[in-house]
Amino acid sequence: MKIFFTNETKKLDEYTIEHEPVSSIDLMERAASSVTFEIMSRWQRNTRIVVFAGPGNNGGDALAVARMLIEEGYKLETYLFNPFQKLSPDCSKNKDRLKDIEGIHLTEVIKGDFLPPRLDTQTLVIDGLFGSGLRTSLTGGFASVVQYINSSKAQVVSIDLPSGLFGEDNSENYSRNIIRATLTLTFQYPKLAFMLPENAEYVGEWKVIDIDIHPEIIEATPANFYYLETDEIAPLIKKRPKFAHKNNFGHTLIIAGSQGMMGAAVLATKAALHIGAGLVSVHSAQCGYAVLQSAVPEAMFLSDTSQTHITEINIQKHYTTFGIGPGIGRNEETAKAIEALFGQMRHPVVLDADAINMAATHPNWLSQLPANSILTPHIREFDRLFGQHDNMLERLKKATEMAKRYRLIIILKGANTAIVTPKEKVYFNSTGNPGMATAGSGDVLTGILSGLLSQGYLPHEAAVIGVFIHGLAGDIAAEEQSQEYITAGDIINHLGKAYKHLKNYFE
Ligand SMILES: NC(=O)C1=CN([C@@H]2O[C@H](COP(=O)(O)OP(=O)(O)OC[C@H]3O[C@@H](n4cnc5c(N)ncnc54)[C@H](OP(=O)(O)O)[C@@H]3O)[C@@H](O)[C@H]2O)[C@@H](O)CC1
Ligand SMILES: [K+]
Repeated sequence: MKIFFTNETKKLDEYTIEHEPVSSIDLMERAASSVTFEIMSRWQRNTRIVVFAGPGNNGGDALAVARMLIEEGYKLETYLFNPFQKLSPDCSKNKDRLKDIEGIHLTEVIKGDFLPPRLDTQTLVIDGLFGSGLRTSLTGGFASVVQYINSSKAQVVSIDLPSGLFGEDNSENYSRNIIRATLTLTFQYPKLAFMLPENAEYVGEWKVIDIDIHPEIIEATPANFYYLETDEIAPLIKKRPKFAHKNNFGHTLIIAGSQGMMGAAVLATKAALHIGAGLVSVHSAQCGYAVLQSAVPEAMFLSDTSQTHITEINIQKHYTTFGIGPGIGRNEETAKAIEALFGQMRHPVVLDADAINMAATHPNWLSQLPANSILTPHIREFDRLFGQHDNMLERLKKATEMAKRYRLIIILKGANTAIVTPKEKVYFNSTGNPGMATAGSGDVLTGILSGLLSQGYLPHEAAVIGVFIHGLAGDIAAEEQSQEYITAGDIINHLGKAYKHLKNYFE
């Protein structure tokens, strides 16, 4: 799903109005009825509802929702804020339509004469003050209203966006003057701001409401940001040919583990096998021999000359790809061993964990990796590599710049893991849950990505499929057990079900 910028909303809107065709007031009616439906499915008729509407079309939506809820038998109070005595035409029309119905409590606030209604835990606030047309951070009376709502214990449903929140960059915005929503019902596409952890406190839970924006304009409008969902990932999964041989699915070399960290090597190796690599070998310190051979008998073990850590990697045969980093530690000898490998890397590789930390202290590494290699830093590793950043938006900007400069795919791990490609596209993942913030989860991802590359998936495909299926396996595991219970091993154990889910999706 494309993530458009809010300044493109009008264009999408106008094209739909002209080419569907539909009148703008009817498009608003459609949007409002979907919002009403969603509210009715979650809150009962005896809920006390207070609607806050602004002067633009976001306010128009809110007034239309108010009318529809009253018609459905809900009781509500509505406040329309019109300090400049200027309403958008559709907002004005919806004010008239609302005035005409029975049982209406509509207060139009024009001057500073606003007597705030009681808002308690039993109250549902519908926030339609501002949406995609917000020009500047809220100030004055509007900021006071937002602060009043935020200081209450009421639940808040925001229409399109929490009022006061910009769709994209909020780094200069005033935290106090942004609505903190329980639920945000957003039109047609999620906003970039929703993907960023720094905005989670405003957005709350969010859901996209489809208002049938014309498919031609969605197709024709380019986007740099995407939200990955099953219908985009499922078609990428290849069908295995009937006469396939294990060599068709490549040979992955996992370079992982050191004394006390052999679990990381086990997890990455297992994941590479379970995601479908034809052959998997693992190079590790001698102390890993017994552990790996018994934990993953399907893999071949290549022993280092050192007992405790990796010091030299002799490549004797052709490997389709390398997965480098889980549990290798930061020994300089290990760094040298990896450096010596660069000349032998023919295809994209995966770099994770301590291999990323080493890249931070060996700045020439990035330019030596094969084009389209995949880096999988979490936030701290990313900052070690590319410098401190204040927020996720800054990180994404830097990741985009670096992915382009070094021709790498950067997977920035977090709640909505972002996959950043050299072509400056950013894909946000929709699967995964907080239960996956657990030891070894990243090692599993490294194994998955290496195993996908090994099977001949293009690097950007491997990246999006890998991140998505890793999260999906974690979601299925959490569903069956619970988030707290999940370990990295459970993610591996649910990869099969995750595959099945994707393969059966179109059946
Ligand atoms: N295409 C779609 O998907 C559809 C979109 N729809 C809905 O339309 C919404 C967008 O509507 P919108 O463009 O009228 O903008 P909105 O957010 O209501 O604000 C504009 C008003 O606020 C004012 N204003 C701005 N900043 C301010 C500030 N800091 N402090 C004070 N005032 C400020 C601004 O004043 P002006 O700039 O005119 O002086 C104007 O009066 C969108 O979010 C969605 O809910 C649906 O109906 C269905 C189809
Ligand atoms: K809003």
